[in-house]
Amino acid sequence: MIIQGTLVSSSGTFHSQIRIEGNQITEVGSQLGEPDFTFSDDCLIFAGMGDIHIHARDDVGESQTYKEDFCTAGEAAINGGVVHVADMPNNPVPPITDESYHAKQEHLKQRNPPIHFTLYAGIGPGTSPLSFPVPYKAYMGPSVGDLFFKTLEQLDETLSQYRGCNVSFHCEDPILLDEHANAATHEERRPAACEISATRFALQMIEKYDLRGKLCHYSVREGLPLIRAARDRGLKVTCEVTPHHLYFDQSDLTDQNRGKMQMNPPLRTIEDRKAMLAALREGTLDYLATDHAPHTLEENEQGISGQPHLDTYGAFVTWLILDQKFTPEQAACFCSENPGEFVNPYIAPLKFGKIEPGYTASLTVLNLKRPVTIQREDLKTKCGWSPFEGITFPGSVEAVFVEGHKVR
Ligand SMILES: NC(=O)N[C@@H](CC(=O)O)C(=O)O
Repeated sequence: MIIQGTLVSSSGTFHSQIRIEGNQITEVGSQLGEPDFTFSDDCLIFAGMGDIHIHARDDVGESQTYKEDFCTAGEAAINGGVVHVADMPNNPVPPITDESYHAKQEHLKQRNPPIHFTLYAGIGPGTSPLSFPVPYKAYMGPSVGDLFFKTLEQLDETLSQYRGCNVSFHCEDPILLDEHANAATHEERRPAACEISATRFALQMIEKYDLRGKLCHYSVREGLPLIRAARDRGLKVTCEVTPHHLYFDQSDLTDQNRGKMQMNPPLRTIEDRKAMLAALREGTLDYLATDHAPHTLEENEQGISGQPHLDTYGAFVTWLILDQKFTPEQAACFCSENPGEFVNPYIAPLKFGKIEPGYTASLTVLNLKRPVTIQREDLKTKCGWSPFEGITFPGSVEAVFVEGHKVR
């Protein structure tokens, strides 16, 4: 198969052709032959985009599959131009041992979703590392599910077992969360101070145990200098940012939308939101990762936290490029290359992130001239709603190739 159009990588944008054989890219060049698919100058072809923070709600117990499952999450991902995802471990049956991780993996295989899922293993009080390499997730304090730490001392003690591992942190300090538990609003119950304190602690842990660290869904501006300073000291730490923390802030909250707009960490101030956009632009934040956290609308109204975001990933990226003036090259970095680099050590023979020979033939094609208004009936997520309903993004997903096949 030969695909022709405008290719984007972190180092530049150029008109070219891609040859695909089986599920691999085998050649990139200007005159490979008669193209099977040609994309106009309105479109940009990216290496398949990856969302490395999602909650597919599927495990061997299947007690939450009324919200989502591996297949519906995979369909929502394709709808949003996402070709691979990494799934979080806060399941009712959490993957925290070799056995429970293998069981979740086997369950995933049985489901046979339309894209690749990388599974995180959970770290909880007293757990120890699996006998094979996986990315880990540690919830510093309570969020959704039972996998979390009650004190930071307990986390420190547990992490001493995980020296050198790849650990992603949900940064909210459990003691400070406790202290604010009786405040009036969700934002006040989980203030910026919780995330800043947890950031300091996560960075200490990354240094102490020589971890490859990642800070999840980053949202507070005061934490950014801490992250930059840690990197300057040589710590291996990367950072995610979500669409909701880049697009919404506390000024968007109304009495009517509070349920839909509740997530952990919560929406912050407009200054925080602008600082996240700036930090993503300059590279302090490394991944656009959605924290796709589907619950039914009724559950959100009752006060559970989390928003669904997979269906709208690609359209949101066109907002960053056209409205917020990010360069396509920057988007290639935080949507394709960096997510690929994060999962590649665990997923051989697949290899995501670049349009180069030897990489998996998964591509995301965005049309920058065809706006889309997000409508409930176009969503594939099982929970059936989006915080972006009614919002028009300036571009949309034109086509998606997954492992050598055009799937959209
Ligand atoms: N972010 C959220 O608000 N919710 C997540 C849990 C989490 O990642 O904290 C969920 O699983 O629903």
